[in-house]
Amino acid sequence: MTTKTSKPEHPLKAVGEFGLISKIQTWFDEPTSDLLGIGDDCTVIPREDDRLDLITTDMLIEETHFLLDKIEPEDLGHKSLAVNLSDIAAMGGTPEYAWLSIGLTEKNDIGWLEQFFSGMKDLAKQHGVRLLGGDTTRSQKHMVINILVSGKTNSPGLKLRSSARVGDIVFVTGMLGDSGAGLQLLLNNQFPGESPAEQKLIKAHNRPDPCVIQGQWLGGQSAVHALIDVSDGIASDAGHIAARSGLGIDLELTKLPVSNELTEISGKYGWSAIDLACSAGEDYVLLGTCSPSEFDGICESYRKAFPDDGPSGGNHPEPDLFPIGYVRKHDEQRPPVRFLQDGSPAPYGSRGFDHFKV
Ligand SMILES: Nc1ncnc2c1ncn2[C@@H]1O[C@H](COP(=O)(O)OP(=O)(O)O)[C@@H](O)[C@H]1O
Ligand SMILES: Cc1ncc(C[n+]2csc(CCOP(=O)(O)OP(=O)(O)O)c2C)c(N)n1
Ligand SMILES: [Mg+2]
Repeated sequence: MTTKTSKPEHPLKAVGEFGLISKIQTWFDEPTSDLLGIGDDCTVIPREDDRLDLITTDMLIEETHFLLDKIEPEDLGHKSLAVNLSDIAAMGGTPEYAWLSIGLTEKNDIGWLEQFFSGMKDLAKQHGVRLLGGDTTRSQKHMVINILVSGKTNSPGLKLRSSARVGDIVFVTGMLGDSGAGLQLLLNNQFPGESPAEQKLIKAHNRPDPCVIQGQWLGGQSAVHALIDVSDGIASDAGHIAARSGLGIDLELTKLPVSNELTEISGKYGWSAIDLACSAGEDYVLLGTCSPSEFDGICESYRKAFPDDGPSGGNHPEPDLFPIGYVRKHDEQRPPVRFLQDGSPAPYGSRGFDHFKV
C-alpha cells in the first residue's frame, strides 16, 4: 500500500486486541461459552416466550476511526449508527433502541452537530430505531462517539459465530475491499475523490450501509449456520467463526467479490486489491456459513428477496451471496484460516485489522 501512517509501537502489540479481550474475560472470570457473555457480535439475553434480547456497543474515535476533515458530518452520524446496526444484523436480529454517548471538541459546533444528527436520524428512521438516551461531555483533543444498540430475535433466528459446521460453504453478502481503498484515498488527501470510481470507494468507507434486512432474512434460513459482520477484514472475521466453532476455514482468493471500481483504482495506484479485500476491513457486509446442499436454493431465494440495491442503494450493487470458501475440520498443522489459489494453498498470509498491531 502506498500510504502507511507510522505510529509508535503500542505496548499491547504482543497481546493484541483479541488477546486483550480474552484477558478481560478471565479478569472478570466470565465463561467463554455462555450465550450471555463476551465473544459474539452481540450479547444475547433470553427473555420470556422465546424472545432473545440483543445488545451491542461500538466506539468511534477521531483519527482512529475517522478523519474529521475528510467525512461529511451526516456521513459520520450515519456510520456511527451503521457499525452498531451491523452487529445486530450479524445475529440475524432486528434493531430497536439506541443510546449515544459523545465527547465533543471545539471543532464540533452546533451547525456541524445538527448535520451529524440528521445523518444518524435518517438511518435510525429507516430501521425503526429510537434514540433513548446517552451522555454528553467535552473532549480536549479527539471527538469520541459511543453507541449502544439493543434489538431482538428468537432462538431459531439467532445466528452465532460458533454454529459453523464442517462442509459448510462460506459466503459474503457484498463486495470486499472498497472501504479499505476509500480509506487509502482519504489518507492520500483525495477527498471527496477525483472520479466517480474514487467517490464510490470513499462512500463505501465513510457511509457504509449495514445489512440489516439481509441479516434478518438470513436469520430466517435454517440452512444458514454461522454469521458475523466484516469489520476487521475477512482474514480476521472468518477466524472468529473458525475459533468459536472449533473448526478451520479455507478461503479461495480467486472467488473474493471485488468491485470494478476497486480493480480500476487499485490498478491506478498500484495497490493490491486482494490485500484490501482480505484485511482492510470496515466492509460491513455479512460473512456466513451455509449447508452446501442448500446453498444454491438459498442464493436463488436471496436474489428474489433483494432484486435491487436494497433500501438506501449504497455499496451493495449486485445483491447476491458470494461463495468464497469452505468450513473444514480444525487441524493443528494448518492455520485456522487458510487462503487458497485455484484450490491449492496460496503463498499468501493475511491478518485483519487489530487496534494494537497497526
Ligand atoms: N472492553 C471490553 N470489555 C468486555 N467485552 C468486550 C470488550 N471489548 C470487546 N468485548 C467483547 O468482545 C467481543 C468481540 O469484540 P469485537 O471484536 O469488538 O466485536 P465486534 O466486531 O462484533 O464489535 C464482543 O462480544 C464484545 O462485546
Ligand atoms: C483514520 C483511520 N485510520 C484507520 C482506519 C481503519 N480502521 C479503524 S478501526 C478499523 C476496524 C473496525 O473498527 P473496530 O473498532 O475494530 O470495530 P469492531 O470490530 O469492534 O466492530 C479499521 C479498519 C480508519 N477507519 N480511519
Ligand atoms: Mg466492537
